[in-house]
Amino acid sequence: MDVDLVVPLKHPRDGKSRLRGAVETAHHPGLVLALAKDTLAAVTSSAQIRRVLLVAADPRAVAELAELGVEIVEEPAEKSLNAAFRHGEALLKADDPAAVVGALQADLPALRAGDLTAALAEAAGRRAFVADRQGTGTTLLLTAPGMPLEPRFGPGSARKHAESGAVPLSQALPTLRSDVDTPDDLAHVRALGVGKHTSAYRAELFI
Ligand SMILES: Nc1nc2c(ncn2[C@@H]2O[C@H](COP(=O)(O)OP(=O)(O)OP(=O)(O)O)[C@@H](O)[C@H]2O)c(=O)[nH]1
Ligand SMILES: C=C(OP(=O)(O)O)C(=O)O
Repeated sequence: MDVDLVVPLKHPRDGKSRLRGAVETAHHPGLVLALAKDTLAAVTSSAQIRRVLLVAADPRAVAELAELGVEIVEEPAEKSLNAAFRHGEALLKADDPAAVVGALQADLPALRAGDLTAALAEAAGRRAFVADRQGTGTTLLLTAPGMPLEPRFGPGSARKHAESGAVPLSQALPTLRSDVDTPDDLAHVRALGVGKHTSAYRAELFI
C-alpha cells in the first residue's frame, strides 16, 4: 500500500517553543530544522511512502528541506495545525482521490523506516493512529483509502482520534512514538539514537 504523507511545519524560529532552553537561543531554529531533517530522511527512505508534502508556515524558511525529496507548499489562510493537515490532504487527494493519506509530525528524529512500515502494515487500510510514548498525543494518523483524515491534533489528540473511530496501533514502534516537545524528550531520543542531522547538531554545539 502506497501512502502520501502530510507534514506540517511552523517557521523554525517560532516552532518547538517548549524546547527552548535545550540549546542556546541562536541554535534553536537549527535544532528544529535538524529534527525535521532526520524525520524526513527516514520517511523518504521508506519504500511505501510515495509523496511527502510539507505544509509550511513560511516555505522560504524551510526551503533546504526540499533536498530531502519532499514537496513544500504554504499553509492556508487559516493558521492552525489541523488546517495545515487538511490543506495537505486536499492537495494530495486532488491528484489521487483514492490515496491513503498520513498525517505525520516533523519532530521524530529517531524515526526508523521499519517502524513506519510496521505501522502501515498493522493499519491495513483502516483509519488508524500512533499515540506518542506518553499516550496522550498523536505522531501519525492514517486514512482508509480515499476516506477523510479528520485530524484532531492538539492536546489530548490520542483520545480524540480514538473517540472519532480511528484504530490505535498497538505495536511498540518506539522510534515512531518518540516525538520531541521538551528537553526531556530530546534526552530520550538521544538515548534511542537520533539521525545524523540532530546528532551532528549536538556535536557542533559541544565542540
Ligand atoms: N504549518 C503549520 N504547522 C504547524 C502549526 N502548528 C504546529 N505546526 C507543526 O506541527 C508539528 C507539531 O506541533 P507541536 O508538536 O505542537 O509543535 P510546536 O507547535 O512547534 O511546539 P510548541 O511551540 O512547543 O507547542 C510541528 O512540526 C509544528 O511545526 C501551524 O499552525 N501551521
Ligand atoms: C499536536 C500534537 O503534538 P504535540 O503533543 O507534540 O504538541 C498532538 O499530539 O496532537
